[in-house]
Amino acid sequence: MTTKIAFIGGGNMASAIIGGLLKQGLNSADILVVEPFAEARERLTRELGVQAMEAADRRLADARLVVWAVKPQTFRDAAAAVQAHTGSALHLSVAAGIRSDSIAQWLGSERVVRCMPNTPALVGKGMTGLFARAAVTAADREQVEQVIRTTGDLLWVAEESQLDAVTALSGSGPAYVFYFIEAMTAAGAQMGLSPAQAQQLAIGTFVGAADLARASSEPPEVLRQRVTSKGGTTYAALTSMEDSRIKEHFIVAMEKARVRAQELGDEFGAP
Ligand SMILES: NC(=O)c1ccc[n+]([C@@H]2O[C@H](COP(=O)([O-])OP(=O)(O)OC[C@H]3O[C@@H](n4cnc5c(N)ncnc54)[C@H](O)[C@@H]3O)[C@@H](O)[C@H]2O)c1
Ligand code: PRO
Repeated sequence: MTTKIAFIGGGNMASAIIGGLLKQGLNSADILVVEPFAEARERLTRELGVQAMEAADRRLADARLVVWAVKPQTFRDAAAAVQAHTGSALHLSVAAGIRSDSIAQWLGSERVVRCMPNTPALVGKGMTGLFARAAVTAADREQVEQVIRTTGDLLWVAEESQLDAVTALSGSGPAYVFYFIEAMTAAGAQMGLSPAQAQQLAIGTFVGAADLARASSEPPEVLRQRVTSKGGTTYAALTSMEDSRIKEHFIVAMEKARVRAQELGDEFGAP
């Protein structure tokens, strides 16, 4: 059986994308994963039914697309071990920070797309930013889009540096949302709800507000104002947040994430 898509690294992100592909009807026999850890290989085979190999070999030559789903810190070593086996494949990296110049140099190929997915891809609600090098054709982009669309929505950016902003916003973003859910749950529990009740209310509120923001033609600012009665409860909470400069602190925090993405490229990219 010809292998069509190879994954280098079989962790969280690879599993999310593989799950999406299988749901859309791709045959599990068309997916091959290189994953050095036995436990992870067993999980991939048990839960997703895909072939997982300990190290790269010539079976990878059949892959038309190679998805790089290793940590930024291990990309260079993984590339050195895999590069000789990937033939003329198109390469798609999900690694934070590692720039396409480094990837092209390590793989000896200009057909490189970088992307930044996020973990809601696990439930088909991912948001992925993508950047293509100049040598990537329209057909290559289409191939990548077909894969990423199985995990949710996508957005192309024209400048590679914008991917660091995407990483800070939607890549890391689910963690910010979970952090707010944790805070709202803790507050609700302190105010007399059970933790389970508070969590149900917090999650339901995020899902509903996000759906409303997406469906509405009004900007979030207007939707916020509609919740905020003058002298009411929301006004009391938002005034407290403004007094604590929560929004400014949030923007500073996201800038730290963007800078860290840039640093990952400097630290773990090609010299
Ligand atoms: N988790 C997220 O929210 C998220 C979101 C967007 C992008 N990313 C990016 O995705 C990449 C993978 O992240 P993850 O969360 O899936 O990490 P993970 O640790 O779950 O998966 C990485 C996998 O790579 C394997 N691996 C290690 N060395 C290898 C090698 N030499 N060859 C092949 N495989 C090797 C590990 O055993 C592990 O299973 C990272 O570069 C990260 O920046 C993660
Ligand atoms: N997780 C990765 C990190 O924290 C990249 C975005 C989400 O580095």
